[in-house]
Amino acid sequence: MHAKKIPATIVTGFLGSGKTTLLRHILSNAQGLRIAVIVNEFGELGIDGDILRSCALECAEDGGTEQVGQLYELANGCMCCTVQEEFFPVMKQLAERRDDIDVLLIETSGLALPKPLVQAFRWPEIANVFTVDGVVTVVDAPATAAGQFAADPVAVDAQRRADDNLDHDASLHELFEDQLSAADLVVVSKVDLVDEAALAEVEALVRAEVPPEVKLVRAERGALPLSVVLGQGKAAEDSIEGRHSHHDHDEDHDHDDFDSLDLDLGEQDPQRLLAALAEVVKAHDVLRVKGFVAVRGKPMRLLVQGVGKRIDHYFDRAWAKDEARTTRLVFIGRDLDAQRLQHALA
Ligand SMILES: Nc1nc2c(ncn2[C@@H]2O[C@H](COP(=O)(O)OP(=O)(O)OP(=O)(O)O)[C@@H](O)[C@H]2O)c(=O)[nH]1
Repeated sequence: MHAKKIPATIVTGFLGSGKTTLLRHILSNAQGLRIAVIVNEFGELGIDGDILRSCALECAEDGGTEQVGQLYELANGCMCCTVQEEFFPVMKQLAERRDDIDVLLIETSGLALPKPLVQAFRWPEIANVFTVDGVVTVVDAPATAAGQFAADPVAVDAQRRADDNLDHDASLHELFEDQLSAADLVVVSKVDLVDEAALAEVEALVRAEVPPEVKLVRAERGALPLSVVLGQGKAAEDSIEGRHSHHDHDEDHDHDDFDSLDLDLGEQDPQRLLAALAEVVKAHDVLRVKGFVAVRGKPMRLLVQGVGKRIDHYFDRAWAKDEARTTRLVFIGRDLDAQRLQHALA
């Protein structure tokens, strides 16, 4: 007989807002908790899974978790639309391993609506084993301050819009509202990239979307105490129904506006590739780019992370012996033309 249900924390938030970074922080500070992880990506390449797996290997040695065997990736789609086909079978597998799991962490894709996922926890097979401890919504402070999710684009400061080369439309605003409508905790991320005035503006925007009992916390690189993120004890599946959401009457969540493109670019000169990428994200409606670069003559692989116009890169680890040394990048955006992108980066 199992007395206690396993608490599940659902981490949601727009593309590139900092969900994986938050998960990494939790896994690195797991204090012996056995954490199972489900990651879902809109794109075809399982990059987050790879990052978290590397993290788990590093972390296991110094107080982190050893959940390498308990990482489930649902790539190529959006979990909220494939609850039955994708999410449910994984949950059944996890239920069978319930004695090995203390906590379940779920990272949704950046385009997901969290509500259908929370509702799935009412299905008896899941409800017997798991409960939703809380929904954590990560809000990208610089993108929000720059007006990416503004209801009224005209109201967004014109200079900021030009600086950030941001796109504004109703669908991004709706997604922002929907992801916040499910929140039990809001993490305002990347606070190192904005000043206090912008941060206060972002918090006011968030406050307008969430009830007063929902806590807002600020984070840099996901560095939050475990006790803030986990153990909320909300049983969120019981309360989600009453919450306002734009999709309440329209659970058909349409991703047709967004494309995901996976490019294989062989070995690369990193300076040239990064320069070309900077041009590409300016000239195309790219919301997110990420992937690994095989640098000619280097044993380490270069990790590239782009959010809007901002592109970060660093060497994360050596290529493994059995890995194909090639550059693979996934682009998420709108009206993406594979040929044009490939040509621009060739
Ligand atoms: N400067 C700064 N960068 C951050 C912070 N948090 C995350 N980032 C960077 O933002 C980029 C996106 O972060 P991720 O954690 O991968 O975002 P995500 O929400 O998991 O992205 P998707 O899964 O693609 O939706 C990465 O380059 C991170 O290193 C932060 O607090 N400060």
